Amino acid sequence: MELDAKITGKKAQSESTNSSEVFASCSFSNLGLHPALCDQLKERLGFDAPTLVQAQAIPVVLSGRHVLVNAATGTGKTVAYLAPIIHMLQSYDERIERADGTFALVLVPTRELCMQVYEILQKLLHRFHWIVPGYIMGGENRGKEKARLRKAQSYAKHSASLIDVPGNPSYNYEIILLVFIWSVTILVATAGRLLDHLKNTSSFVHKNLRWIIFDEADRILELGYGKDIEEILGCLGTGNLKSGSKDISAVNSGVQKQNLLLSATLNDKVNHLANVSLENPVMIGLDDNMSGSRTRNFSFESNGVDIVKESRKTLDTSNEEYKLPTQLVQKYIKVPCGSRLVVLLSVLKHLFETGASQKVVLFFSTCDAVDFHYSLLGEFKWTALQTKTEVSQKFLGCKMLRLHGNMNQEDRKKTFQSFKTDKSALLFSTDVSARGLDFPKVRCIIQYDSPGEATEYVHRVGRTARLGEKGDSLLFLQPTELDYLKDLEKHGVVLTEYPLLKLLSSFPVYNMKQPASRFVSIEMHPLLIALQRALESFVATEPKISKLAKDAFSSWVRAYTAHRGELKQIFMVKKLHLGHVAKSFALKDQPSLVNRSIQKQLKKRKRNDQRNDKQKVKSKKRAIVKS
Ligand SMILES: Nc1ncnc2c1ncn2[C@@H]1O[C@H](COP(=O)(O)OP(=O)(O)OP(=O)(O)O)[C@@H](O)[C@H]1O
Repeated sequence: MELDAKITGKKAQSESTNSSEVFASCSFSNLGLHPALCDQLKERLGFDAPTLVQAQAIPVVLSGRHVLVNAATGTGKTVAYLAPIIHMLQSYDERIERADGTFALVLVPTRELCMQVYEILQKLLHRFHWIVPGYIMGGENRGKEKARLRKAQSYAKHSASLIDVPGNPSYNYEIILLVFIWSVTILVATAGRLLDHLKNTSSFVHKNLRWIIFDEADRILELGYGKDIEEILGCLGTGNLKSGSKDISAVNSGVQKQNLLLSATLNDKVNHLANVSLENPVMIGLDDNMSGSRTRNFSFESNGVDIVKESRKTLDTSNEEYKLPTQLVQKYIKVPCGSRLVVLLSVLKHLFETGASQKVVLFFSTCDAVDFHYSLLGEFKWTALQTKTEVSQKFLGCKMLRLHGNMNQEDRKKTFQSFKTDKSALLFSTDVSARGLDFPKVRCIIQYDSPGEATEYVHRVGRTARLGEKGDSLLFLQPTELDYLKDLEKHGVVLTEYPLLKLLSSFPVYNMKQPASRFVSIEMHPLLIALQRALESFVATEPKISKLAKDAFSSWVRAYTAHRGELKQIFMVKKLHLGHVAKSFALKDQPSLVNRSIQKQLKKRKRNDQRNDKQKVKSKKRAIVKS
């Protein structure tokens, strides 16, 4: 898809990057992987050759060193850690048995990523049936879990004695679940649920645990799981296991356990996690552009050591240049607050009507905003853009899906699976989709609500332009928020402006007296004015959508007040005109009830700020007195 090629008449940037910028010039077997595993990579996943990051990481992981990988989104980090671990597990002299417990633990920030990694594992382990994959995550539906567990029941019958049985008989199926989980060889888990189980049963067989992998390490920490991770590491202990042997007696033979940390972005919190979990790690991708933007001649004979950095004590991530796919076309669109909604609708209409099939992810800051926009666009009809027919049709005819953390697990799974296979669809989502998710052929990312931290910008746009494919991204900014572009520039992320007026003039508007190209101000554009009116009347007459609009309005303002640090100076609540914000939710007026709750929120925020300032002054005084 070409976001603005049809408007500007220009040819969009190259279709995709040169394959030598993405793939290494060696094979998986050159990297030392078992032939049967190389076959699985080809047959089950369709991978002919390793990507650059895989070529760099696999030999290092095979060498047994702790590793920190920092490579661009969509460069193949998942297989970079799964393949060498599977290789080592299948190479044990004695085959692994279920009673040996878990050898590798993969920690991920979201349920969807958990499922995704598990699905890849299943494919890779097809020929290694004795290596058992499993997953554990929050929100699982009991009925479904039971079905999954039935498979494990026969084993559980023999092993139930291993479990600490809580008094409650309704725990029976939980027991089976735990036996099942604790006897998988490679366990993929979200941190919270894993810790929950670790605390409530002492039967996790981790005597052989050798690998802990933190996928999207920085996000796990940002979500507030830092403490959980430390507790998990504490629960699991730090025993050592001899390389090449599954023999428990080999524990404490002096060979380190191996931990791996991976992300396209690193932050200061990762320093801490790296310090507590990695010993003398090899750093891959740091201080170097490994985004696939430069051709790198990887020679497998080098065993990777000439292209990786030896460990440093800490990482300076404050002004880190983030690695983005070079073929990604990044634009921003400057829109006054009151026109945001109508501009969004115009952009979407353009996207879905100019391309035969599109896959677009639309990011919002809150679950309420997702629900409102999803319902609105699912039902809103408008004839003004349909010159030939008087019959109202849906404004947007594409398939629509939504994904956020307040949905039940079943619906989340359905959306996730559907958007993976859909050829053309619009996904309304919160940041729950921003990390690690690999939806094939996503052509455009629209960030309607700004992402906050630059890291989140990078991960959101990383859902497109994966592995050398082309992709576009569009960031909505109000005129007062343009400084955010400078913040992104500090991290090497540069955006150009989207030609909005040209887009608007490309619409054939029925009954318009003057050509749209004569209007220089967006707010005065007749198409937008007419569309805004239609939206407001629609919302006013639909009580369900009106309620969603009010809820979305309140939580949007709350989210706006939650920007931290330097971003507070860019996304300033006091610069918001709440009447214009209401307009962007198709509300004719700013409802007083909503306003009151926001005023409360703003006052609370002010009080907190004042309290923090006072505390800062106090601690400064204390520091002066001490010195
Ligand atoms: N060697 C390979 N050959 C072909 N395709 C590959 C190869 N390795 C990975 N891929 C594909 O590339 C895509 C991106 O891989 P993956 O999700 O592992 O990237 P990532 O670096 O973990 O991205 P993110 O940072 O967004 O999590 C996936 O669709 C995957 O199937």
